[in-house]
Amino acid sequence: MKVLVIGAGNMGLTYSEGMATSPLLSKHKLRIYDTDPKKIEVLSQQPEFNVFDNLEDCLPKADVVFIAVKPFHCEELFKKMKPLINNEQLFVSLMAGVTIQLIQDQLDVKKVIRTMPNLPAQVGKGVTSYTESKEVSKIELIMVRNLLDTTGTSIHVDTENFIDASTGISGSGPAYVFYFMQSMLEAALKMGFSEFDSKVLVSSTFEGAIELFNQNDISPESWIARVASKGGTTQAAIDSMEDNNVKQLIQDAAYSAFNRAIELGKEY
Ligand SMILES: NC(=O)C1=CN([C@@H]2O[C@H](COP(=O)(O)OP(=O)(O)OC[C@H]3O[C@@H](n4cnc5c(N)ncnc54)[C@H](O)[C@@H]3O)[C@@H](O)[C@H]2O)C=CC1
Ligand SMILES: O=C(O)[C@@H]1CCC=N1
Repeated sequence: MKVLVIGAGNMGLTYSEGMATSPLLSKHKLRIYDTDPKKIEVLSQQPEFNVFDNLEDCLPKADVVFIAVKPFHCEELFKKMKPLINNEQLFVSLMAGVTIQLIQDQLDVKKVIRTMPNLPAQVGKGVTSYTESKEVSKIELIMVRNLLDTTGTSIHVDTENFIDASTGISGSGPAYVFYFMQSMLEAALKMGFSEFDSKVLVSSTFEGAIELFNQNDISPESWIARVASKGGTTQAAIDSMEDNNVKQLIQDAAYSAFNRAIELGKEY
């Protein structure tokens, strides 16, 4: 199977690195196309990829085409792609907001899978939600799922609304976690710890808590109860967060990303 990835940035390159390990690509090297000459030069040194600086040489014969440019680049890209594609090809979008209908209309194609990946794919811990146009067959869907799973795990959703919703939870979500980490790091530094010690304290705390959560079927709320003693230190911190409505603010933030994904879909 010939797979082409358009856009070798954070997401495109991460998915390329994962997918290059897939047995589905044992016969043909993964193809990458980007417009940035510096990226082309660097990637051309990597033996696992076939790197292209023009669409004419890589797009017409690709079976599956991953689109991983920023949403605001898609219109310009679609114009260049249109004369070089056919209706047998399968298009997989990683772009936030951009709808299946828009891709079908602008490229004049039928088979489109829309996904929402996330950055932990870089360490094989990504989660990708995906949904498809009705013209995509079950076999094609399984094949793409196998490709997505080279970067972690994936979940199938029935509607694009869930793709926009997962943008608010998992797509943008790593940034919320980093925001929390940054806040804790800054607090540790203020308390007088060195940068090194602050990093150890914060990263070990996150890692340990996630491990506990993953290894047991216990809700975060119950875990909080196990850390917090009545009248103790944790309760003081949780009370402070509750008084400041932090839970609601985090939910509002997730909804802001969800709504922004819907808005993005209307901008193109
Ligand atoms: N960064 C993230 O955590 C996530 C990003 N996404 C989506 O992934 C997509 C890509 O985002 P990033 O990888 O972060 O962006 P990025 O800016 O790191 O990468 C985009 C790449 O596309 C290339 N490019 C731009 N115009 C092009 C064109 N016309 N033809 C070919 N290549 C072109 C750029 O040179 C660059 O290498 C976006 O649509 C974003 O919504 C989705 C989930 C998470
Ligand atoms: O911020 C963005 O628009 C992209 C989509 C999800 C994560 N990054």
